[in-house]
Amino acid sequence: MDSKMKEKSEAVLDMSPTSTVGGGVEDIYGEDRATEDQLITPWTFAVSSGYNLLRDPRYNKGLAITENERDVHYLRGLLPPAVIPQELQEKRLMQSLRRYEVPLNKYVALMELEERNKRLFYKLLIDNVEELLPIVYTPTVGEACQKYGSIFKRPQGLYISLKEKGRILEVLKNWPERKIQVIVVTDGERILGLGDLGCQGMGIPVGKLALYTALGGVGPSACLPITIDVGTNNEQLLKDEFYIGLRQKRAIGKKYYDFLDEFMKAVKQNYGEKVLVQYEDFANHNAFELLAKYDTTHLVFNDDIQGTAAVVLAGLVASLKLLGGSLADHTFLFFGAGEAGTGIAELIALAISKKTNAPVEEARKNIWLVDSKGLIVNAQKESLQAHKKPWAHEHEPVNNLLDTIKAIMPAAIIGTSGVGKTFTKEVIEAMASINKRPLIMALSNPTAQSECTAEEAYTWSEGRAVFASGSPFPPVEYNNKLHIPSQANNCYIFPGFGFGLVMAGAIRVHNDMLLAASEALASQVTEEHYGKGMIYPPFGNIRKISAHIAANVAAKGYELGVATRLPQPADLVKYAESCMYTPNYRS
Ligand SMILES: NC(=O)C1=CN([C@@H]2O[C@H](COP(=O)(O)OP(=O)(O)OC[C@H]3O[C@@H](n4cnc5c(N)ncnc54)[C@H](OP(=O)(O)O)[C@@H]3O)[C@@H](O)[C@H]2O)C=CC1
Ligand SMILES: CC(=O)C(=O)O
Ligand SMILES: [Mg+2]
Repeated sequence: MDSKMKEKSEAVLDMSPTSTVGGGVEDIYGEDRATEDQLITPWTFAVSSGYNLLRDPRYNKGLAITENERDVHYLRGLLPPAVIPQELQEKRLMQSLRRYEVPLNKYVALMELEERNKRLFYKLLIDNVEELLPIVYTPTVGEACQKYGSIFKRPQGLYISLKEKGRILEVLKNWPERKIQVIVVTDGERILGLGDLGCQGMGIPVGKLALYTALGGVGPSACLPITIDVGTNNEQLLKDEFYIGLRQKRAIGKKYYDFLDEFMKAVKQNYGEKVLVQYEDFANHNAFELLAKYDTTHLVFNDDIQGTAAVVLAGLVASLKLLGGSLADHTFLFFGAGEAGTGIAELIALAISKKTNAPVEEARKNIWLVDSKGLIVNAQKESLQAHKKPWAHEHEPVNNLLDTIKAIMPAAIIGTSGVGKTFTKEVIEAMASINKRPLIMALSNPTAQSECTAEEAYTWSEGRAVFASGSPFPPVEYNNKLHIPSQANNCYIFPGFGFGLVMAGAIRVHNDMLLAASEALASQVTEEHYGKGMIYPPFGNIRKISAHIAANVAAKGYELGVATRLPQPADLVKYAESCMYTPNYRS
């Protein structure tokens, strides 16, 4: 790294605004009110040493602590005499993880490691991403959320419940890290396809932020997982004596929005204009409204609507190599018209419109959506939720998927319903009878919610399907050919996307940045991948992929004038790589 690059990289690593005497942040852009009436944080920092150092996951290195460090940090006798390097610690831990047969036990072991030794946790995750992603993320994280109350010994992340109404800023100040760059927040109402898990949804922000660090390179101390607890409508949880959240029905309407407003204001006040707030797994009756309400005043991103859109668009563009034609030549059918379905549909229409210069309304005409009542058509328009209205096309009502496929003749079916096993044998056979290479995307998570399995898609289409799913499936051998399913999951996008925003000091998210991220991802699929039927690159290269995504997003931010970190680095990919967090031990 040349000295200029190093200088910039160090600047980025210290990206957040400086603290003021009152504990707030400097008002760099003249927009926040951070310096007014700040409370003084009620804790102080102490330098860890001795016994306490071994119990501080940020500094603990276990037996990798060197002889000299044992002397200077008063650790003699507190560790067995052997000194072993991080690589050997990693080998030993991977061996012991592999001995667990139940994925949830692996999850618990990994989370315990994260609480013990953060650097080692991230080293394991980065070096073994394909093996460990299904543990810290979908599908296992879904089960972890369902059992959250009973598996956790120490709370992770920040819980902000209605009990703290009027005091959210104070609660934010209790978090031990000041320089926060990315917040992932949920209210737990739509956790994967598992529904309302209330306060136990915390597993999702924790998991997503672990990926921000491992896949995207944002430092762990700059990440803040938050669960907003406004109650739950999950009767089972309300009756469960071990439930960890507020035991009341969800707040709705003004009470809900006032609370969320207090949260959004407190975040900006405490962390400034450039902290990214990623909304995750909110129910759609709030998700669209929150995004629309705050996207002009805050740096906000809804992963389920926008991240999913960018990742699926990338897969569709890549799949054209196998299907032939352009996006505008094909008809797409969505099974599920919520956040993911309409979010993806809108970005496809935008991409087609930009490519063909046709109005976006025109581009929408080849995109059809099905909801729980059947195909969305013009006759229902008045009664539809706002996010569905643009997709009400002229057609007679059709109330089952098979008949819809026969009527619409799509090139691709994209499952975003949260309902498993809905792409039946008849559905896949119908797709295979219409298309030489039917594109089947079963995006619902976790695995039990997947609209079909990889094996079903390949077998029922006689090996012709191009298949991708939200949760991972193993390769399938059919007719002596090995088919490698792709994983179409927003985790390809959000870590690099968020890192690009942070790197450029962006203050707003723009749709063109989503298109830029999507293009960067699609460009990473090679002929070798296509040869195996893949439409996404393997996760093994995810840090390189994230650097490209971050660079494209940052470049778009500079072009749009929403990037504040000046001057713009000459080589954004190299710059991104140079800024990424690495988990190797430090002295
Ligand atoms: N792979 C990935 O990266 C991602 C995957 N997902 C997954 O997608 C799924 C949906 O998420 P999201 O869009 O946020 O959820 P939403 O609740 O916003 O949307 C679900 C949609 O599915 C429809 N639906 C429900 N049941 C049926 C049915 N039996 N037949 C047809 N349609 C049905 C609903 O209809 P109605 O509107 O009538 O209620 C609604 O339109 C989840 O499982 C989630 O895990 C989400 C984000 C990213
Ligand atoms: C992947 C994801 O964000 C979801 O299933 O909600
Ligand atoms: Mg989600």
